[in-house]
Amino acid sequence: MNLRIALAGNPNSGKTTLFNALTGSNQFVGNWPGVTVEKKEGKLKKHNDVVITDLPGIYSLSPYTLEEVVARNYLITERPDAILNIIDGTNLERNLYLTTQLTELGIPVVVAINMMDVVKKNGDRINTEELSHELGCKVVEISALKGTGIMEAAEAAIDAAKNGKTVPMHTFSGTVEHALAHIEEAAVHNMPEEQQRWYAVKIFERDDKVLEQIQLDQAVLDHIEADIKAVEDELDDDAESIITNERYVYIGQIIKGCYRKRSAGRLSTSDKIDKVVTNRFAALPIFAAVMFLVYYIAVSTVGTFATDWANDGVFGDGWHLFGIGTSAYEDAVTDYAAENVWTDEMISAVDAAAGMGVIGAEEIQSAIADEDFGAFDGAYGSYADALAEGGYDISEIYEAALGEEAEGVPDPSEYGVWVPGIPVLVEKGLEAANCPEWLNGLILDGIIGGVGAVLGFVPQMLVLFILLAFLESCGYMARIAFVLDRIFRKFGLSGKSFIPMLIGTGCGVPGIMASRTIENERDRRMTIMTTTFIPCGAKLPIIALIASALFGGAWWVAPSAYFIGIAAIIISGIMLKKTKMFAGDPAPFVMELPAYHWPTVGNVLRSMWERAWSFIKKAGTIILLSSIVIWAGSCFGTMDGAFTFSTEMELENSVLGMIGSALCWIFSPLGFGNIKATVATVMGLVAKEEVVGVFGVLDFEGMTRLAAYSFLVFNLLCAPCFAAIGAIKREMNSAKWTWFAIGYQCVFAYAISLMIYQFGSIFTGDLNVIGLIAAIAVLAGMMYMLFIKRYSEAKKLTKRVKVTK
Ligand SMILES: Nc1nc2c(ncn2[C@@H]2O[C@H](COP(=O)(O)OP(=O)(O)OP(=O)(O)O)[C@@H](O)[C@H]2O)c(=O)[nH]1
Ligand SMILES: [Mg+2]
Repeated sequence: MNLRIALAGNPNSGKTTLFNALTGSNQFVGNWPGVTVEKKEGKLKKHNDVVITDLPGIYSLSPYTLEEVVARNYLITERPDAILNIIDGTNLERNLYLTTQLTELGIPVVVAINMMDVVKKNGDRINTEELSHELGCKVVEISALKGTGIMEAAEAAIDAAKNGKTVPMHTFSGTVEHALAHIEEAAVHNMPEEQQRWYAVKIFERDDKVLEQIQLDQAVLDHIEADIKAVEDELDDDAESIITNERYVYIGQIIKGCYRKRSAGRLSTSDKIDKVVTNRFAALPIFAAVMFLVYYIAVSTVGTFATDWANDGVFGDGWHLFGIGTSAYEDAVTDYAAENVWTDEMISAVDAAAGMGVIGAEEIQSAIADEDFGAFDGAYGSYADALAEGGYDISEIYEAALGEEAEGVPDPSEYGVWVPGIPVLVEKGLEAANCPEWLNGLILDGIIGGVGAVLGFVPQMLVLFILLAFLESCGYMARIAFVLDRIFRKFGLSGKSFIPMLIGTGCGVPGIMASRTIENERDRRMTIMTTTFIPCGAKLPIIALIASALFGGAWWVAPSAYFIGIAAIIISGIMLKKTKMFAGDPAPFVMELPAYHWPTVGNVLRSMWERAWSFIKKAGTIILLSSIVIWAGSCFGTMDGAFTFSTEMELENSVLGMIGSALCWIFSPLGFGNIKATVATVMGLVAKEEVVGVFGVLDFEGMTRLAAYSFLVFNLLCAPCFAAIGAIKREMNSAKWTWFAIGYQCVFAYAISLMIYQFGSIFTGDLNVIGLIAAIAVLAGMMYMLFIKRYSEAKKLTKRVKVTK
């Protein structure tokens, strides 16, 4: 028979870290309370018959929030064979409160004092033997992070499950015990003996969930009520507080006997750091700078370098091994281009086109001026057609110098060891195998084009995920919840809404689930609706693609996406709070600030890999399938009046093109009413990476920068992917609310993009009067909601509670 061991303890005490170590799982760990919101099971290593359950953290067995209910229900209704109670050794007093309750459940308990590495470093001492004696259960010392003592702890729990019994050692004061005895006698005497005490205490506390569960007769209830009242009168307090107080008095006594603290009164390093990073004035600028750096490093520097290599090398023509020979080759190419490609004829055509304002001409012009062949080639690929349409055809010169017939073009393999890219290799293979043309197209354009375009962004994503994992596990992000609480609160939002956003930076699905830590139903709904405004990992490729293809990798594009996300949340928060649906005070924000600590390299890498791997898996499944569908959609269509298949199909005549052109009017006021952008946006509902996949398959077409930015913002803010919509549905638990959330997101995204494009057009000179009037109307509406409309019935809440260790 399987033994079931539950890991229970306060939030942020290290349960999930221990769970991962014991079972070899990869559950998310972060340095703030409320990371785990769902129970998770895993088999204990080397013990196939032992199942360990990781539970959300709880402070007591009286739950307030949804994830606490999950933990309590598991312990009470499923009754595991043993409880391994994880305690944060640096904060014994608060952690033992739950322990006193757990030992009353009648389930064997083993206490594992975690964070012993920190306790020892501080020079504090815990007498475990004495503690074990006082609590009536086995006590072991562990460090889940370092992995010390964890197997012993698990084995102690197995042992307890097999033949242990935990009898609570604590007795309340005489009058309370008297009442408890009465309750046991009157209400729960037919329950198993070891469970009676816990139920009696809960009935004494008038816990509505327990009273609902056991359904007592009115006569019995009245009798019990009289007993409770008598105690309350005698001790002059309400029943619940009496129990709580007596528990704390008891814990105080225990601690006196078995805990020696050395580091009293000193300001810890954590406090010193907090003085700076949570400083009233400096906190926000510091946060902005940190997030700016994170996105800048990931998208514009280290990450780009690797992504360029992946996109142009592995999924492109090829690359020089170890980069040896690259610069010599580039010099040779530049020399060659200066002589043969950038002829006077081409330069004057490009200059003339730029003078006429033809799209993309300026990009080509500046690439030539910089003598940057890579930039030139990219811009040529995107805009050559636009130039030709404007009457400045430069393709002849290009083809003559670089086409297949051209001679004397530098060969990269002469400058170093040249590793050909995957498409080149596959193409050769397909040619050798004499593949039919359609299969060629399917594999090269459909699969490698689509999936490769997405996978090429993995390096950037890895960099982003490493940086986020570091910030999350060292404890900085938990501070930001507080810092933002200061601002959020002014608008009736709680800092707690930040935690889901934080997780949503990886993926929106767990982000939406993290909203369970918010007690207040209205605030929770609002958080669910706005969490996906934060760019998730899958939106990163869209940001990176647009930043590099249209903005030449400009430094501000990627960070701006993150700040637009935050701004969207705040603006939505203010507007929604003013409606009847969401009015009301935000709940006071109580969260414990964990001490800073250095995360282990292993943990950071694991967290990064976990997120990246789910992305890669998605590329191999959903993205693969939809790339094939898109490729097929762009090859089937009408040609010469008949419906056929052809790899030469013009986009306008293809099935995809027809669908796109039927819908693209929707987006023309936003500046990107072309077929590709429309198809990309619609496919983004399947998975956000697909937006990039579509451009990979359909090849990037020239858009103005303004239109591209508007496109980017719309795709960042509009309805999330199907997976996230599913999560919204589960957490809202209502179809009506789900549709409302999706509708709101789309309308909001539309409004913002409309303003960006229409107001931007004033400066680029493509002003459209009707569009501008619409944008002004939207702006006026928003301004009214933001600044003029009053909060209905809600007052601003000024109370802010902060609990620190
Ligand atoms: N120094 C030290 N840190 C630890 C130890 N165990 C866990 N941590 C850190 O404590 C933080 C919280 O760990 P988690 O495992 O997420 O805690 P949890 O109990 O699952 O938290 P919730 O899911 O919020 O209830 C993380 O930053 C861990 O790296 C330990 O033994 N020593
Ligand atoms: Mg956890």
